[in-house]
Amino acid sequence: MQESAPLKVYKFGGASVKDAAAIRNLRHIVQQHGGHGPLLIVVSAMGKTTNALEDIFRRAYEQEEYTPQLERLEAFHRETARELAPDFGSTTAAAIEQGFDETFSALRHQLSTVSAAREYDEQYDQIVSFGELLSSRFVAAVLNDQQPARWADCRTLIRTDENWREARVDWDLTAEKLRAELPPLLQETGIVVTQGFLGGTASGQTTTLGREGSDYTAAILAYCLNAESVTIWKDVAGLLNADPKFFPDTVRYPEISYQETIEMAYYGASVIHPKTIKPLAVRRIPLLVKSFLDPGAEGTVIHDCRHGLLVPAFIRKDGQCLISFESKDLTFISEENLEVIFGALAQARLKIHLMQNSAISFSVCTDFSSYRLEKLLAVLREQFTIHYNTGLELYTIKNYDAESIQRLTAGRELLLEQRSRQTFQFVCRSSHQEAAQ
Ligand SMILES: Nc1ncnc2c1ncn2[C@@H]1O[C@H](COP(=O)(O)OP(=O)(O)O)[C@@H](O)[C@H]1O
Ligand SMILES: N[C@@H](CC(=O)OP(=O)(O)O)C(=O)O
Repeated sequence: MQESAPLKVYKFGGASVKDAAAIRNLRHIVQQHGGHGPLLIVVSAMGKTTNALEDIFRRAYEQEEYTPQLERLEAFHRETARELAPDFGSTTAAAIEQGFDETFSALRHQLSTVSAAREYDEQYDQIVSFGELLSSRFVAAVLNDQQPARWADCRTLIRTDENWREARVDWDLTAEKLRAELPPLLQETGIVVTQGFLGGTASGQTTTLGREGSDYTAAILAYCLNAESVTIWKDVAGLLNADPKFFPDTVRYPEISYQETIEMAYYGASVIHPKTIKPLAVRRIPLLVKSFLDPGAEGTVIHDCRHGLLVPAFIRKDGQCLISFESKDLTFISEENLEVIFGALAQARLKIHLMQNSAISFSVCTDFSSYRLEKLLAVLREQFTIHYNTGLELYTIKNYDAESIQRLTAGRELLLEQRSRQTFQFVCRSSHQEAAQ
């Protein structure tokens, strides 16, 4: 391998490492499509491990029993390794077992230190990060069985601030560390496996970059190391005009611009983490979305390109909450009121997805989190009368036309709607749940 050979970054998400068959398939993709140049592999936690760790952490924090949940998670990892064991030599099987022994022991210790007296979000990061530590060591050992592959600890490479659960990257320090430490590793082995989703602070604490943030990790690494391309391996044929889990008859975009993609991700197309695109666009690094179920298929190329008007894209965000603020003395909602409301939303870390104001009322649509909503109410309750509805969905149609609006709104009660030249959005009750206060 030449030192100057262009670097490729591959990102494998939870679905692509969800069980033994998926991990075998990952190994096949790396062998068949990884090429001969250096390859940096970013791995997410296996399957729904992050959700399981969130639950275990919440239980630990609330001093509830979490042992059965932890045992299930450990059994799932070890069982997957056992299913793969016939593929390996005994050294690899032992390396995987040792990896699980060490990491589960560290997780148990970390859980024993959880305390309701300390900040929730900071402790969350220390626990929930274990999913990627487990999967990345596992995948590195599996790959290393066939061809040399090294494991790298992203917590020491991606430097962030202490904005727990949504840490902000220190780009200069991160680039400095990555450029110093990764090329020698890649030169030694050709393949390096690291964790998505994780970073680390100056004092050595673990941070996370936001749920589903492993795509973003791939972009950070590619940006700092000037990679040739990033490929994210998904369970879909590429970037589609809607989530096939909720919409029939989806259309794949063979190519699409960074700008269109950034907007789709911003509105909630969960196939790509919204922060992924900017670093790649700045360096003009193409992002390939490919199917791990059909790795030879074309997929989607996201790059600097021009295209005509695209077919309407449908984006659905569930778990939404509509919060309305009214001034208590029937005065108009003023800039001063808005400043207070925005400040409190930022403090509670509730992101606004849609907002609308009328004379005496101001409404925002945000993700629902009872913990964050409580924080918001505590600050604003005195000054405003606040109503909120939970169990809502936010729909966005990009590049809408009359037919696409009709198709999506038919039979739904719209609680709020808004349209701009290219985008139509509305909030409605979810078909599953309903609540109002
Ligand atoms: N516009 C879209 N195009 C393709 N997939 C989408 C789109 N919007 C949402 N999805 C969903 O994104 C999923 C893949 O993303 P994700 O679950 O985050 O993958 P992973 O966690 O494995 O990286 C698909 O299974 C699909 O249901
Ligand atoms: N495991 C983390 C990070 C991530 O990006 O996962 P995935 O690539 O499976 O969406 C999460 O579930 O949030």
